[in-house]
Amino acid sequence: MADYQILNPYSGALIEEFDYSTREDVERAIALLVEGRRRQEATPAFERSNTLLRLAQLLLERKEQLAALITEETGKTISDSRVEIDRAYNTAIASAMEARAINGEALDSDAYPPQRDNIGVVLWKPLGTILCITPFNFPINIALHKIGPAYAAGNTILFKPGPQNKRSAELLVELCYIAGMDNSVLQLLIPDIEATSHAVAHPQVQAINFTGGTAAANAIAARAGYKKLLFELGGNDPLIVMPDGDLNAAVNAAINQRFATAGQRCTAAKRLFVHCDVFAAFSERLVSATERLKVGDPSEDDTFVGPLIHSEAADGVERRIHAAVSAGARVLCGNKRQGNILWPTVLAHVPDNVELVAQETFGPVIPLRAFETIDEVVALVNNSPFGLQAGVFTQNLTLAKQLYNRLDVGLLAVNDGPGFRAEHFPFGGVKESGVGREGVRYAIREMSYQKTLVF
Ligand SMILES: NC(=O)c1ccc[n+]([C@@H]2O[C@H](COP(=O)([O-])OP(=O)(O)OC[C@H]3O[C@@H](n4cnc5c(N)ncnc54)[C@H](O)[C@@H]3O)[C@@H](O)[C@H]2O)c1
Ligand SMILES: O=CCS(=O)(=O)O
Repeated sequence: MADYQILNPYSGALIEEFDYSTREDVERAIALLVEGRRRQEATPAFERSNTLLRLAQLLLERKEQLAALITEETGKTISDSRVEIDRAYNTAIASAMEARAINGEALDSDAYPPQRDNIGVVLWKPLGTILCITPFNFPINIALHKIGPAYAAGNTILFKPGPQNKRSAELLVELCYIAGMDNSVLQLLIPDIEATSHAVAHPQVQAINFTGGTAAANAIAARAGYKKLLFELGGNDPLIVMPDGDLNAAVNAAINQRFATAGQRCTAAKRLFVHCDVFAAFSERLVSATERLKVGDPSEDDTFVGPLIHSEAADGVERRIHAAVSAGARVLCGNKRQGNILWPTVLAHVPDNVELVAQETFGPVIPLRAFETIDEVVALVNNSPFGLQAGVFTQNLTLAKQLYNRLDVGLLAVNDGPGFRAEHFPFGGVKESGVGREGVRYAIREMSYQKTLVF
């Protein structure tokens, strides 16, 4: 039997089965990528930029094929998959633009005694070879957020996607080669965890650029030793609704940022905090909108909620919903399952200590929590090991600024949800949500080092 079977999360059909890359494959790939550094050194920034522009165009040309692969392997609805390719196009374009703008700075030595007459020129240089490890849920755009900036900076890349995403990863890498990346600059492998760990610890790998869960991040950090780590991890992101907030806009944000991708998004609106003055009105509108969503076959254009990635994921979310109900939560809608599909579910009066809200829940479920004061909601939001992004609906900018200063997150979106993301904005969190920043310009710096010339 093969090492891994790719099953369609909706139909359960076998898509492909394959054997993992071996430790020897890892050694061969890294040796090739070490050679590829000389090729990168000889490739000027404008050529790297033009390659990324060609890749962006290829992403658009192959959009339907890429989107269909994402839907087939992840169960993401075809409309969400198309949006992912549009986002990946922006990421590739931003990488191309930033490749031409990796500017350093010049320093004069006369800022401090003793009197000297030196000029310092500080430039950004590539770290070398980057191991890029990606999660299942955005197999193209998250990969682009690693490959694009790493390549723009002049690095070579060992790309390790999730095994479920083998086919979309193969097509992406094929497009990178067609665009102009050499196979000594970009290598795709899907080893098992042990062989991946061998790559993590490899002395010829200078940085690990990882997106995924905390458990894997801890294992990687334990093996990596003395090298750069860029971690984009989990989130338990809040959406806060104030009495002066636009309730319809807040409902739309909750729907789009919690039920799209079946809630399997790091920046999903996983906890909703609604001021008590508008709790009833908001809850009523949210339930009404939720019950109108089409649930089912992710390959149909009008489906809004498809399946979770596999049955174990659906089991876990279903178990947390049932545990919350047993602990006193009230089901306002949903709480229904068919195969790997969980109907979008809204719960009220969820106790603060149940796993559904105390931990990151990757599924289409909204726990509603009423609050009265700003101090109360700040304490509730910050009472989490995660701190990725937050959203607040209010017209009061003084309040928004207060929340920006008091919430332990990497970004606060005003009159939008925590799922806000622009590919060129800095992206990342605090606490267990990660280390470092993505977002193209910031990722380039994370995968580079500053080298100074003095004369
Ligand atoms: N912050 C972000 O940008 C972001 C984006 C998407 C997903 N995520 C997080 O990722 C998680 C869901 O994705 P997932 O289930 O694919 O995550 P995961 O951690 O199970 O796997 C992520 C990747 O790491 C690999 N991996 C797993 N264990 C490893 C180990 N010990 N050593 C090396 N590699 C290992 C997997 O094969 C996969 O390629 C959630 O926690 C979600 O919040 C974060
Ligand atoms: O899972 C989160 C990735 S993104 O959609 O916020 O970029």
